[in-house]
Amino acid sequence: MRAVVMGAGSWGTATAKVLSDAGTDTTLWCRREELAERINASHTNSDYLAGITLPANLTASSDVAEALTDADLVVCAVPAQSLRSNLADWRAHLNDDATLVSLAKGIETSTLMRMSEVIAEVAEVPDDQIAVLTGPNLAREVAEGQPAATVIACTDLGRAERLQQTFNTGYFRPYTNTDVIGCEIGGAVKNVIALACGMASGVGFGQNTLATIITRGLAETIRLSAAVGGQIETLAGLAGIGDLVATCSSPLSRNRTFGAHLGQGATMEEAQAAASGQVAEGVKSCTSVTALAEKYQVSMPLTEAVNRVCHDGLPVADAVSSLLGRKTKPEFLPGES
Ligand SMILES: NC(=O)c1ccc[n+]([C@@H]2O[C@H](COP(=O)([O-])OP(=O)(O)OC[C@H]3O[C@@H](n4cnc5c(N)ncnc54)[C@H](O)[C@@H]3O)[C@@H](O)[C@H]2O)c1
Ligand SMILES: O=P(O)(O)OC[C@H](O)CO
Repeated sequence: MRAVVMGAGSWGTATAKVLSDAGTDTTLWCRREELAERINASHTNSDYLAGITLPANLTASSDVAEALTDADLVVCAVPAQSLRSNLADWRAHLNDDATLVSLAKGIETSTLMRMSEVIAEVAEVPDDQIAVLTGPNLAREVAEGQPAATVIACTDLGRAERLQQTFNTGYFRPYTNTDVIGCEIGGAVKNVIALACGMASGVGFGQNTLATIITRGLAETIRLSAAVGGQIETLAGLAGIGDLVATCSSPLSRNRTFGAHLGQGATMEEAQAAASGQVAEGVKSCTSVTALAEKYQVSMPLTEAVNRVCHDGLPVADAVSSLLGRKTKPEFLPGES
């Protein structure tokens, strides 16, 4: 088994470390040759995970053909909105039998497609060769070897089980799932809800508000996932509530931090500048998730409010008033969460 992780940002680097620690021969592909050389020389990726020592057997490369040739496992670790163009560049070098694993938590804005759908279309591989890895996995904590669990979802359970062994280490524990849709919707929507939690904490609201946003955010996630074809139980697991709790609570989350800047009164440009080039997927996915909800006629008021703050200039205070000013309703409606 030879694995390649395509993308050397925070999570790509941490995932390559997990694979190496699990005993898998792994290459980390970097866009910049200079970064690949630095990683090989210093065994650190100081641009994204400063202070973390990478395994000596983990090698970096900026050569797409060299990285992908003979790779049995291709882990896609670039942001959701650039996955399509990257895959188009990589396609010619992909091994026909390779398993493709998606790490990105987002919905493509131009097509409203999930990442596994983008991979199937662009790489022209069947669904059962595509898996999704998702869960409460803040990159720095995983890279430090702190205990965490994850979900590996694939419509082919046998493939998911083989991947489970490939990623399993003493600190990183994968569970399998065959509900790819539920896992992907969970991963994409939690970033939007984390933006809302960040906004609330930036304004100065406390734990009651955060718990309310997380819980009602989960209700939105379940409604959308069910409409698209996912299973409700998935959202009661690591890919749903697990990831929501981690991302909405942690100062390490880029989405929560981005939202906190907005809640403190920063402009979108200022919040973007503070992110230092690291991706907060929810900023773009709030638009695609809102559109997906409209397409499936699902009510997602928190998501819609985040989208209006990020892209229509709605002040955070007005978003709060409009959410609280909605008509009251039962917590659970028949056929709805
Ligand atoms: N960081 C985390 O804790 C974490 C955990 C789980 C999942 N994820 C998800 O993983 C995905 C990648 O996140 P990350 O944390 O590694 O992001 P990052 O911002 O740390 O790094 C992104 C990587 O993609 C590359 N990149 C950026 N724009 C690109 C483009 N247009 N074309 C090609 N490459 C490009 C960058 O050079 C970098 O290597 C995201 O969807 C994120 O939601 C992140
Ligand atoms: O830093 P964020 O907000 O992109 O979140 C990171 C991970 O997705 C947490 O599981």
